[in-house]
Amino acid sequence: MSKEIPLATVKTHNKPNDLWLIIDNKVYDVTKFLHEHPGGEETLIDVAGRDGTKAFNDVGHSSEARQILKKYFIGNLAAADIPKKGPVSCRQIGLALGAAFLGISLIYVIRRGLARN
Ligand code: HEM
Repeated sequence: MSKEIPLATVKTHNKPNDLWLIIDNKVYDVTKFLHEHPGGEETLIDVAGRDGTKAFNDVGHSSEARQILKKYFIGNLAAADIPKKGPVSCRQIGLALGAAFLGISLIYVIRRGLARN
């Protein structure tokens, strides 16, 4: 089984000469890759010691890039630090409440309109 690394530990490796980052809940030590990165050093320094999943995916890296990544894998992010996704997100609850409110308001307005006639 691979090593589990707490988020607090990852956070301490946030410098150009000691640079870890998290992608898809896996921890990578990319210190040695920094100068080779075709996307520049700054992009990696920006997410040093943090979760770079979104930044990494947004660029649409090639499968070759994912292959390179494997070389720098040092362990999995500790299970306790992996954000849990509930069955429904807050956004979904907000949308459902908004839709319900709109629906009820509409019924109210229609019924009042009908009552007048
Ligand atoms: C440590 C993990 C990473 C590896 C192994 C990696 C590897 C690569 C590779 C091989 C390329 C060349 C194009 C390709 O094959 O897709 C590339 C390009 C690029 N990467 Fe990364 N990358 C990593 C993380 C990131 C992060 C976190 C960012 C943040 C935004 C980033 C931004 C970019 C950009 C902007 C390019 C495009 C460069 C260009 O086309 O001019 N990369 N990366």
